[in-house]
Parts: sequence; structure tokens; C-alpha cells
Amino acid sequence: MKLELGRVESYIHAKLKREKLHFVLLDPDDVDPETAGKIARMSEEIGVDAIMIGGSTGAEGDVLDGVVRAIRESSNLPTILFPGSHGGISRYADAIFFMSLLNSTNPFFITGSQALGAFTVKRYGIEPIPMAYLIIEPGETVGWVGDAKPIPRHKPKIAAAYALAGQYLGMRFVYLEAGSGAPQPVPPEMISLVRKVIDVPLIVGGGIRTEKQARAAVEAGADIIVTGTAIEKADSLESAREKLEELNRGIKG
Ligand SMILES: CC(C)=CCC/C(C)=C/CC/C(C)=C/CC/C(C)=C/COP(=O)(O)OP(=O)(O)O
Ligand SMILES: O=P(O)(O)OC[C@@H](O)CO
Ligand SMILES: [Mg+2]
Repeated sequence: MKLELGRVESYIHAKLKREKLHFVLLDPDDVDPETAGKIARMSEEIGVDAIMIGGSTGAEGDVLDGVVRAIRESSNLPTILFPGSHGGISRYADAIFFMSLLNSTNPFFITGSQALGAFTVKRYGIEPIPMAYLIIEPGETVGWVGDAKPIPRHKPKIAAAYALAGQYLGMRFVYLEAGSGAPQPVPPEMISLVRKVIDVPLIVGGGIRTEKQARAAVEAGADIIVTGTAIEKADSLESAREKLEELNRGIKG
């Protein structure tokens, strides 16, 4: 049995020894391949650490492949799939967050979709990275699509219990998700309790739009910050660059 970590996961751990990481999420349903390529190149220039690709709706097939290929052609950053289901797998990506939505009420999002996608991941030779995915209020689209019972914002202990359960089940990352475009990010008190309880790296995303919010999440104990909407919604590539720089400053200090 081979238990070595894959290339992307080793890269993440090596970098985490020195700094907090910034992953940029691109949704193939919202950005065309050309723009995705440009944002990925800019991200690399600015010091972002990886590009995640996915969406809860429509990020599949040709549309997904086109965006992943464009990103690979324009930058050397690792590409990590962030699938809404087994439909969100592309042969062109380096790795996939092989995630289980632990607080879903629907077994499809806990183990079902994973079983349907497992052989595809193996056939394509994509590196699977096991991850516990937890939806925090409000949860937005992904909370609704994923049939989640969102964890109340003022109940950090529930999040910590799920996170520790995820680690004990063998998951090597925990992701606290407020939902893409959430009006408020995950509360710092919740981030710090989860950080105290688990040993694996903690990813936080959803609703992080400013340098201040990014810094607050990192200071509370997040290891990796995911940003998507703030960059996607910029009205020009120039303002996307400024936003990326601002968020990166908050994360890297
Ligand atoms: C590992 C495999 C094969 C499947 C896992 C499938 C699971 C558990 C999915 C969780 C539920 C889900 C719908 C996740 C979507 C994650 C995601 C890509 C969210 C962010 O998407 P955005 O595109 O930013 O948000 P919108 O979809 O709201 O635009
Ligand atoms: O789009 P935003 O709000 O940055 O959220 C990023 C990510 O956590 C969504 O899955
Ligand atoms: Mg989206």
C-alpha cells in the first residue's frame, strides 16, 4: 500500500511551513476560458498559491475542460478541482479536493457522488486530496444544492466537532464554507476554535472580499483562504488585479 502524499498535497504542506496560502476559485459557469487564463496568470504573478476550479451548477464537461486547459496553458500554478458532484471532474486538472459534505442531510453529498466519481479520478490519474467540507450559515447556493443543515454561525463547537470527526475519519483538510458570495465570512471565533481542536490544515472561504476580512481569518487560525466572487465580480482585469493584490496582502501580511 502506497501512503505517500501526492505532488500537490506535498507542495501545499511545504509552503504551509513558511506562510499562509491563498487559493483563487474560478467557476467555469461564470468565467470564459480566456479570462480564466488571464486571471490565473495574474494570480501567479501576484503570489497566489493554487487555482481551484468548480461551481455548484454548470461546471461540467466541455465548459469545465476548456477552463482548466486555459489555466494550465497560462500559468504554472497547481489546478485543483472543487467539484459540485462527480460531474465536476476534468482530466486536465492536477488534483481534486475529494470532499465529503459532512453536514449534508443527503447521502449523495457524503459518499454517493464520491463513489460515482472514484473510478474516473483513478482513470484520469488525478491526485485525490481527502477533505471534510462543512457548510456554515448562510451557506448560499452550495448549502441549498448540497442539502446541508448549515452550522449556526454562533455555534463554533458544532463546527469543531464535525471538523474533528472529519480528521478522525482520515480527511487531511477541513474546509469551513460560508457559501460563495455570502454577505459575511465564517466568524473568527469559529475559525479559532476549529483551529485549536484539529491538527490538519484549515481552509476557509465564502464572503471574503477585503484585506481586513482575509487578515482576520488568517489571524483567527485559517491556513488557506479561498477567494472567488470578489475577483470574478471585478469589472475589469485591472480591478481584478488590484483586488487580488489586496486580498493577498491580507493573507500573506
Ligand atoms: C469528490 C466528488 C467526486 C464529489 C464531491 C461532491 C460534493 C460532496 C459536493 C458538495 C456540494 C457542492 C454542491 C459543492 C459545490 C462546491 C463549489 C464548487 C462551490 C463554489 O461554487 P461557486 O461557483 O463559487 O458558487 P456558485 O455555484 O454559487 O456560483
Ligand atoms: O466566492 P467567495 O465568496 O469568495 O467564496 C469562495 C468559496 O469559499 C466558495 O466555495
Ligand atoms: Mg459561481
